[in-house]
Parts: sequence; C-alpha cells; structure tokens
Amino acid sequence: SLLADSHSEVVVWSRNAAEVDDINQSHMNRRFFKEVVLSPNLKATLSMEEAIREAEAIILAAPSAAMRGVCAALRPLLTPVQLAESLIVHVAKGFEAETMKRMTTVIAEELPEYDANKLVVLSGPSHAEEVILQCPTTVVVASGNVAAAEAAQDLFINAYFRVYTNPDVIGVEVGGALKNIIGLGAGLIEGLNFGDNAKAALMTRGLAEITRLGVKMGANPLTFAGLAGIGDLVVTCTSKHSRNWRAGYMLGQGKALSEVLDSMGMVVEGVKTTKSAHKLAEQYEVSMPITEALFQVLFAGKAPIEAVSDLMGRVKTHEIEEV
Ligand SMILES: NC(=O)C1=CN([C@@H]2O[C@H](COP(=O)(O)OP(=O)(O)OC[C@H]3O[C@@H](n4cnc5c(N)ncnc54)[C@H](OP(=O)(O)O)[C@@H]3O)[C@@H](O)[C@H]2O)C=CC1
Ligand SMILES: O=C(CO)COP(=O)(O)O
Repeated sequence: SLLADSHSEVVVWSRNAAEVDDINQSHMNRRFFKEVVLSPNLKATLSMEEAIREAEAIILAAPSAAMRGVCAALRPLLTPVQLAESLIVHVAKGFEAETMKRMTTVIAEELPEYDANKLVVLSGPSHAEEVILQCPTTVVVASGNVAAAEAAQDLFINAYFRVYTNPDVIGVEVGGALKNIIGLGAGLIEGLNFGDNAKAALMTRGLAEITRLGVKMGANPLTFAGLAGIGDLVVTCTSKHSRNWRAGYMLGQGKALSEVLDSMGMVVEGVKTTKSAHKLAEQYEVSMPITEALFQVLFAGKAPIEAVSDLMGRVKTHEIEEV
C-alpha cells in the first residue's frame, strides 16, 4: 500500500485466495485492515510468477520462518536481468530458528546467483496499522552496497514515510529481531501489574543486552541507538498494535504459551527469536539475562513472577560494562 502510493504497479503475492479477491475486487484487505481502502495501483495474485514478472524491485515480507521457502520458490522465477538489476529488500524481524542465521544470510543462500552484497534490509518502528493510515513513520534501510541502500531509500521514501540509510546490515537485522524478545517482556511486566519503572528498566537493560550480542556478532554499537534499535524497541514495548507485547501480556496474566499463540492469528516473532538468541548468547559467550528469563518462562515452565524475581536478585554489578 505504501509503495502503491508512489509507484504505479505494485503486485502483492499471497497464498490466500480470499485475501487476493478482497484486494482485487474491493481494494481492501479486511482480514488485517477492516476499514482501509487501498490504492487501485495495488493488485494481488496467487501466482508468485505473475507477481514478480518484470519486477524492478522485490520486497520479501514473509515472516522469518517462511523466508527460506519463499526464496527457494522465487529462485527459478528470476530472470538474468532481474538477478543483475532488481533490488531485493526484506522486512522480516527474526532469525532462522534452527540455524540462528540472519535473514540476509538465508536469502543469499537461497538466491546464490544474486549479489548478496546488494541485499537490503528495511527495519524500524513501523506498525503496519499506522503506515496504512499514512501516519508519519521513520525507518532505516541497510545494505553492504551503498547504491542499493540508496535505491531502496528512493523506492520507499514519501511524505509520510521517511527512510534513512545505514551500512550496518548486521546491526539493523539483530536490532529488529531482538527487540521482539524485550517486547514480550514488556507485555509480561504489564500482565504482572509491575508498572512503568519496571518497563523502563526492561527497555534500558534490554537494549544493553541487544547491543552486547549485536557487537559480538559484528554490529556497530551506534546502530542500536537508532531506528532499528531503540526506535523499534520503544514502539514494540509501548504500542497497542504490538503482537509481541500482547503475547507477553497474556503470558503475564498466566495463560499458557500454546493458548497465547493460538489466540494471536498473527506471527509473534519474539517467541522463536528467544530460542535463537538464547543459543546465540551461548555461542558468543554473551550475558543476556532478560533473554534467559524469557527463555525460562517460554520453554522451561518458569512462572513469570519467579523469572522477574530472579532477574532482580542477580549479583550486583556496574551499569556500564567497561567500568
Ligand atoms: N506487522 C508489522 O507492523 C510489521 C511486521 N514486520 C515483520 O514482517 C514479517 C511479517 O509480519 P506480518 O506480515 O506482520 O505477519 P502476519 O502474521 O500478520 O502475516 C504473515 C503473512 O505471511 C504469510 N505467510 C506465512 N508463511 C508463509 C509462507 N510460507 N508462504 C507464503 N506466505 C506466508 C501469511 O499468510 P497466511 O495468512 O496464508 O498464513 C500472512 O499473510 C515479520 O517478520 C514481522 O516481524 C516488520 C515491520 C512491521
Ligand atoms: O516490528 C514491528 C513494528 O515495527 C511489529 O512487531 P510487534 O507487532 O511485535 O510490535
């Protein structure tokens, strides 16, 4: 919808026939956006081949668990011209669960004929419910190739959607993925009725452990002070639209994880990301106490209140790690 506001031909690929019909016939996508009328420039199709035919830019917007499969289906459809010239941008915020790989790594593995350096990630505080209403939104695009990042910036930027560039692909991907864990935690804190001090503490110390792991993985620490770091963390921990927050809230109220996920109807990236980050923390030998606490609640049956109590009772330490 955002792209269709400034570009004449935008085609969405979906595997859901009712959704495709709704977009093409009523110019609406009522499953997600009840009352919004979409641009007539926006078409939908069940055929991936049709969606990408002669596409100058391809946006990969599937959840991270689906990214490898989507790219495998895409590979035989890409023409030599598209492989050489088209822009590929992904917007997923998570790691591949089994391998803990970042999304650009997964995409590069599945599209070996495409120049991996030209892949772009778009991230930042950007709930779809607000973008579709044209509320002012800012995001960051990152690529190893400056020209590709600038091409993505030109593609997406408009009067209500401001796009910054950043060369730090690792930082932008890690920030986008890990903020979902803290969003779960913020919801959980609210579900326990622990108030705003606890939420502020969680966000601040959450950013510290996101930065700690990100830097070990090769990110620029300053990226975490930007839109894909603190920016997205704030929106996920405070917005009524946040799925991760909502899932955490239900957990804090005592609901079981399976019950929470069944009731969501939308992806909650933070759940699988907690497992991946838990393994990455071990692999990189980084302390991530909040991630550890969430891991215990989600996958080891620890009561949320006990996890918070354990976090508060950790051995005393300095705030700034170099001290
Ligand atoms: N929503 C938001 O505001 C934002 C989301 N993101 C990120 O974008 C990604 C997608 O999120 P979002 O769209 O919100 O998630 P939703 O759960 O709302 O929707 C996921 C969509 O992906 C489709 N899908 C899932 N698996 C596959 C597959 N294997 N093949 C094809 N289609 C598939 C689903 O189709 P079906 O209905 O058939 O299951 C559904 O249409 C996530 O990584 C999220 O973190 C990033 C920024 C903002
Ligand atoms: O990443 C998002 C918005 O920037 C969406 O994730 P949440 O719905 O969990 O906040």
